[in-house]
Amino acid sequence: MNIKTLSLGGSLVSPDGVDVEFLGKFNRLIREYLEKDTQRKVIIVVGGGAPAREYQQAARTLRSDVHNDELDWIGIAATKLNAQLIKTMFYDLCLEPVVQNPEIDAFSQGRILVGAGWKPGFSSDYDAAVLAHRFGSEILVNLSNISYVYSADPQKDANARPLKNMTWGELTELVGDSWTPGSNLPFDPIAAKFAREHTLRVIVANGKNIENLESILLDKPYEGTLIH
Ligand SMILES: Nc1ncnc2c1ncn2[C@@H]1O[C@H](COP(=O)(O)OP(=O)(O)O)[C@@H](O)[C@H]1O
Ligand SMILES: O=c1ccn([C@@H]2O[C@H](COP(=O)(O)OP(=O)(O)O)[C@@H](O)[C@H]2O)c(=O)[nH]1
Repeated sequence: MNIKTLSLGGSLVSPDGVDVEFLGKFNRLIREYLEKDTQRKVIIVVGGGAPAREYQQAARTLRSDVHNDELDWIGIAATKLNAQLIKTMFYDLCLEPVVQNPEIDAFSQGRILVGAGWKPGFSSDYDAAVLAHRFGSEILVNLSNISYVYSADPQKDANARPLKNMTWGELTELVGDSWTPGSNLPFDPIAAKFAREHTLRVIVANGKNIENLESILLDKPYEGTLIH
């Protein structure tokens, strides 16, 4: 069995309303990839996107003393909504319920397993890392709206340089080692710690580049950052 795990950033599913055009392309690509070889399976863990941030921000405005765990539960609710949409899109290939606890769920039926958020303290990247480790994915593909991890946030710093290859130590220097609900980072620091401990390799790439995503799935040369 060849299982690939994708952490599908909420920024791709719901950047500002659902991106139906992107999801249509993603749907076709994953179906074509699975049709070509019956040994292939895909795990897709879905993030919260704009609804997670919008509702977390509303909670912060409504209650200045709101606790981080409460904000995280709001974010988790958004990941569940997005994940249910992805499961519905892959209804014939995804036969298990949406995974809400990556430690206890099995992947015995169907070709696609869809996961959502689990519990406070990290992002869906962490849940994807747990599933990748549990089901023996060699590589976790982290799909977001950026083509690489950069030397700084490319949306804030015009001089940010793309980094094509980095160690977990270098990533931690860049993103820190603590968790803030709703943070916008190329890879979650808590997930990075898990990935490092379990010697996972992660590719950060832009999910919108469908041809590039196909290259990654087929183990061909790709545009993106390899973290090891
Ligand atoms: N060093 C960095 N390299 C790349 N992106 C970064 C960096 N630091 C912060 N970011 C921000 O992280 C964002 C991606 O995270 P996020 O919005 O949570 O995406 P997703 O919903 O796809 O998980 C990028 O759009 C970028 O603005
Ligand atoms: O297991 C999880 C997954 C998500 N979240 C919360 O849900 C938000 C949205 O999830 P994520 O960051 O994965 O979404 P994305 O960045 O992909 O939009 C996070 O910021 C957390 O606040 C959480 O607490 N635990």
